[in-house]
Amino acid sequence: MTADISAKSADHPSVRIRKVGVLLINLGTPDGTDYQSMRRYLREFLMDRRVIEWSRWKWYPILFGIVLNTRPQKVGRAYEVIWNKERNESFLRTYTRNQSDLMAERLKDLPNVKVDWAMRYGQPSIASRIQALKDEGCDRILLFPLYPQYAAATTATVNDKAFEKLMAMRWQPALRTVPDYHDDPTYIEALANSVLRHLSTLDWQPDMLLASFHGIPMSYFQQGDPYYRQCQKTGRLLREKLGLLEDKFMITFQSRFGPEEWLQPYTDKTVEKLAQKGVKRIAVINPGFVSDCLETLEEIAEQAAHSFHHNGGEKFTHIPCLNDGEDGVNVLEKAVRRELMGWV
Ligand SMILES: C=CC1=C(C)c2cc3[nH]c(cc4nc(cc5[nH]c(cc1n2)c(C)c5CCC(=O)O)C(CCC(=O)O)=C4C)c(C)c3C=C
Ligand SMILES: [Fe+2]
Ligand SMILES: [Fe+2]
Repeated sequence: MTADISAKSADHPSVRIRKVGVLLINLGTPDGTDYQSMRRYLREFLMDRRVIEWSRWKWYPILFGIVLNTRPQKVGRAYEVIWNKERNESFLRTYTRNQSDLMAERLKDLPNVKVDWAMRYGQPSIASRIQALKDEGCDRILLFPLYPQYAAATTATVNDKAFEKLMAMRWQPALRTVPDYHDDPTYIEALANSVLRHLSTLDWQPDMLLASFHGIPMSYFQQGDPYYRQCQKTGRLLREKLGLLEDKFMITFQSRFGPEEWLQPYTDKTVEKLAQKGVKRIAVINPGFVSDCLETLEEIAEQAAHSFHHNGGEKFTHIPCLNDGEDGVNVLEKAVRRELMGWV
């Protein structure tokens, strides 16, 4: 049998100039706050084995029987409060797209580098953007899971999804992944600056600064996930950079989900207890989130603030994430330039 070598196969595009793709990836977000959009998003999210590690036999009846029937309404209402009405999308999407546009601007000195963005859950999908970069002529792609601290539930699942796409390609691009940057001096300095800048806009100063990270189940930590220790180190470096004593600073964990024990101390319980103990003024920063999202705007800036006041606290302030600000983009740019070495 002779192969028809003139046949044009979809897997054999002629590569024009060798380009390099940079793909910024964040967690994801629903397309809308309605029941169907919320359900689609939560379904994809909560079916991920890196997120919920329980046996499928145990988890699916709960997921499909209870969670996906009740949570979409509840979470949809919470998203409505924090929705970016101007663009009809969540701020997580707005900020991620802006970060990508700003990164493209910053990398103008590297004309063969293409910058794009994707979401682990929802749209634009990782697979579709890898394909788009490949179609544009990128035979090398730098994958950047935007999480400062590594967790299997976030970083690893992004990488898995990208390699899953490659599994279906005959002619794969070369892939590199950006590692965590939990102790990067540029990142720590950006966080410290964001605290100082924010506090300088207030006519009061906090008695306590909480650094609240998204939690993970304790069992994931016990199985070797480095996330907890990386959060502790980020927190300590931030405290040192700010010159704060240990009694003015706490590291806490938020967004518990399900009945298991999660990393402690819990943010919600801590906020309550501080207020009850007579602490009157607190500030909360979310160093683990590159962009403000439901977990920061609703869970902290709304719910935690409410609970603090309800329990006797007087002043509460939420320090915004680095988002698409100059300092934040500096952090991302530094990581990208470092990891592109040898490719450009
Ligand atoms: C067992 C469940 C979950 C684990 C483990 C988990 C880890 C984890 N998540 C983030 C970052 C984000 N999570 C967000 C929302 C969110 N997280 C879970 C569950 C787990 N997360 C759920 C079910 C949801 C959806 C909202 C809800 O139903 O409560 C978000 C916000 C997304 C948005 O659109 O605003 C982020 C960001 C990290 C960093 C992490 C582990 C380190
Ligand atoms: Fe989460
Ligand atoms: Fe939450």
